[in-house]
Amino acid sequence: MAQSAPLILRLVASSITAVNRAGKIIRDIMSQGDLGIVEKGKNDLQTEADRSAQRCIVTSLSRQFPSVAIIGEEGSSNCEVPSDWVVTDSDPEILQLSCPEELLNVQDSEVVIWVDPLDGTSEYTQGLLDHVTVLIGIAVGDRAIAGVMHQPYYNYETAIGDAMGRTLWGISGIGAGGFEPCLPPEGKRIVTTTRSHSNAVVQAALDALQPDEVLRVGGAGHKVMLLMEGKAHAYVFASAGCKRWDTCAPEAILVSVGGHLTDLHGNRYCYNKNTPYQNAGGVLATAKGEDHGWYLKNLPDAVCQTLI
Ligand SMILES: Nc1ncnc2c1ncn2[C@@H]1O[C@H](COP(=O)(O)O)[C@@H](O)[C@H]1OP(=O)(O)O
Ligand SMILES: [Mg+2]
Ligand SMILES: [Mg+2]
Ligand SMILES: [Mg+2]
Repeated sequence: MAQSAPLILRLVASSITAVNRAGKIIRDIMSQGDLGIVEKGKNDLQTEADRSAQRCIVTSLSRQFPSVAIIGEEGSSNCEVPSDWVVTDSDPEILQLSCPEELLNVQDSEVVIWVDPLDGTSEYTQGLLDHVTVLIGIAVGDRAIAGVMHQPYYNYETAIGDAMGRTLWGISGIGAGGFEPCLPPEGKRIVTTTRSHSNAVVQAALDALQPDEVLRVGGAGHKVMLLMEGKAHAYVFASAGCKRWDTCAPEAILVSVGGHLTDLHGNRYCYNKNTPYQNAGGVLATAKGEDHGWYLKNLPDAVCQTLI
């Protein structure tokens, strides 16, 4: 690894190889057929793929960045990690990028890495495989500064073997890669939301926005991807169900292409290591060019009051 590259670029470059390895683990476990499902809570599943992908990512990154804080959805485990799950190489193109002045001197102690090893677990267990993403968000201080999002089943109908999947990245002040950002259609309002965690409040928020179309799909990563690829204008989730690892990477990538992600009161989430994990104010994300304030203004007070 080029030790001379700035820390933020080394973190993104190593996260790209880690998510790619984790994506292969997720596909292998699905094709072996034993998902090892555990119920963590109400409507909240964990599979062997969640556990294994987290061990792959956390071990790979902590070997390379032993002084950087890493917070993963699936907690810590003392199990031994197979040696071929540990990847310590880096994406060479990221290391060549020119780093903005304000990110040149970021120190290990300022960084938190938020890991969602498998976002869209409910959909994974139901075979809706293109909803699944692997998320690594990199925060500096309070802010989500960089993100890597891997979609292990991208192109799964046509791709052969390891050619399956794709990896998107974004870095504040640099931009994004791995996909072609696209604006959603004008003169329409397409809103994306949960398909597996809905309730009356989630629905009331949607109704108030009078969308032309609602896309109910799984995963926070997948929904933010729809905004960046011009398939939806807004992602609205009036629930405290998402956690910081669900939004850190998607927020960083979305912001790097001109979009916004806040809670339903319009506040950005903090991502430092002492912050609560729960996104208690819900999630409102909008595509580049959308008036984020319009959505905030039109969400009913009664809905927002249910969220801190
Ligand atoms: N009530 C909940 N309990 C646990 N996780 C939730 C809940 N609501 C949302 N999430 C997490 O946020 C993601 C986005 O929500 P949704 O898919 O419902 O739109 C989910 O895939 C899940 O992440 P994960 O799959 O990583 O556990
Ligand atoms: Mg989960
Ligand atoms: Mg998640
Ligand atoms: Mg998860």
